[in-house]
Amino acid sequence: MKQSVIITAGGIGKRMKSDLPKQYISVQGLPVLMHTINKFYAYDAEMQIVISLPKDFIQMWKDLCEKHEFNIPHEITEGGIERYHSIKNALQKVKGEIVMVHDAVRPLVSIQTISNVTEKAKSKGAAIPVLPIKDTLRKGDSENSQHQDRSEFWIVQTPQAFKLDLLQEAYQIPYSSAVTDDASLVEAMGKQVFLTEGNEENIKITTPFDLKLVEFLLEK
Ligand SMILES: Nc1ccn([C@@H]2O[C@H](COP(=O)(O)OP(=O)(O)OP(=O)(O)O)[C@@H](O)[C@H]2O)c(=O)n1
Ligand SMILES: C[C@](O)(CO)[C@H](O)COP(=O)(O)O
Repeated sequence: MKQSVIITAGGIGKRMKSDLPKQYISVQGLPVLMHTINKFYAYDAEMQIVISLPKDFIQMWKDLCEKHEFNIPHEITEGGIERYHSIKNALQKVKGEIVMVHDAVRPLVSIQTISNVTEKAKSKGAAIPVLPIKDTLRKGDSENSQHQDRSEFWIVQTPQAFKLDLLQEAYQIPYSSAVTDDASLVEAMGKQVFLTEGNEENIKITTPFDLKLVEFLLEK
């Protein structure tokens, strides 16, 4: 079954507070996005790879590919205002029967996690990697809060994998700020999303602290 991945890198990383979008920052000698692409190529060298990039940084990416002699085949699309719009643009290029959507800023995704979501999506249509919550949870504010049963919650990661027609249909739903991932769009259509095991190292680089963690973990 032909497979595709959208590696979405269309954001500018406001919370990172760096002039360079975080997916371009060099970690252990290579931009974060190249580490991420390498993971999917290692899983399946035949996979179609589509990346979205912020419009003003597309030329910089091409220059970096030359500099690093980065030759893994990939197609480039323009990022949009929100993650949703970047993925919707990229979806137009996708040809695989199974498509994964992955945050460019999760370079420590494991091959096992990629395999878990792929296999589940093939049989069930929609699969996402999750981890259990380790801390105690409370809901509310400083004046009024209640303890929550953490066993009812999961931390959601990417890549999220879908049959292509399902994701295409989901992206007909208009943008809403309440939608923070692809699975919630699929769910909004009344379709079930299945959970698979993610990997703990698969953190999303959001703040400078996350970047330090990733640097440390990639060193090993
Ligand atoms: N318009 C956007 C916004 C985000 N993303 C991508 O979605 C992933 C997860 O988003 P997030 O961590 O929120 O990235 P940013 O939007 O870049 O960061 P911030 O919210 O701090 O501005 C990243 O790989 C980011 O590049 C995207 O493709 N297009
Ligand atoms: C899709 C995602 O990575 C799942 O954890 C996450 O929701 C994206 O992050 P954002 O900060 O909401 O853009």
